[in-house]
Amino acid sequence: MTFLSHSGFRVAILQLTVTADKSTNVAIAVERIRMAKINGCTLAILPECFNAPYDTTLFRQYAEVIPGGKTCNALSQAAKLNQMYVVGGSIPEICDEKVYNTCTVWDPDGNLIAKHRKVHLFDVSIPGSTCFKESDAMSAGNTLNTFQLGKFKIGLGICYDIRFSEMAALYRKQGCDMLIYPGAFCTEIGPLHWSLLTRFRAMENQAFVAVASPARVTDSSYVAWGHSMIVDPWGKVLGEATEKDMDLYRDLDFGVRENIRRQIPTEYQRRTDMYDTIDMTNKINN
Ligand SMILES: O=C(O)CCC(=O)C(=O)O
Repeated sequence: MTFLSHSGFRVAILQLTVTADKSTNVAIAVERIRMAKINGCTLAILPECFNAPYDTTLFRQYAEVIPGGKTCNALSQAAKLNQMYVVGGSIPEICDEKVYNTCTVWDPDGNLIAKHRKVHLFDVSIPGSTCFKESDAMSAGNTLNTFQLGKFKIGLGICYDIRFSEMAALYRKQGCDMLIYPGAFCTEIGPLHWSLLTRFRAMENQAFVAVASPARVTDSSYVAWGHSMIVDPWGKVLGEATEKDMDLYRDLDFGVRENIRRQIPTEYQRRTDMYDTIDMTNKINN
């Protein structure tokens, strides 16, 4: 039975292994969604770039239209068949000759209810460590996006988006109860920043935060950190994967969020007269 009540639901974070074969990746995702259903989950979350290697030279080759591509069709069907919400990690999307890193969200009827194109592209240059220029192959999205799961509002970001607290703050202002970031941090930066950022976004916004990574494949061109996790509004880690191929199932009780917002009411204590620079007019698609 699926756990969805007034106070919460069970979430699955699917830390699957991404191969070079798109059909295999999609088939794995579909099977893991089925398993999540069997385990009573209402929402399944896939990792960033779950149907293709995370490689700037390959994004265009793997890209699909949204909706209508093979991956979207499979996710829509899986959501409907299992009567679940599915956050489809991200896939390379092609639109008007441009390629985007895009997350899709499917409801239990198989409808596309939200779409988020990564807003902040991962362009970094750390000598002796990580050099990556996502903007060589991808274009950035220009909207923030939320969806409704029952009475809960959920904000979407993708990987590098998690570094930008302003974006999460806009979601908080919109009343989001949870933030979801499919992501793929690397093994150099991941150990120091992944968990810290996830816990911080949860704590500062008093919201649940889920991050979903691919499993680590040591001989791939980009080696993902893994360690998918789910954190509660206190910043408490409810579950964390290792680097291996595995899934997390956790019950989320949103009463926890109501309590912390009452007990530490920072939302109403902000001195926006002094420092609010965020204008949210027309920035968010609901
Ligand atoms: O922010 C980071 O360190 C990693 C970001 C990343 O891997 C991505 O945006 O895909």
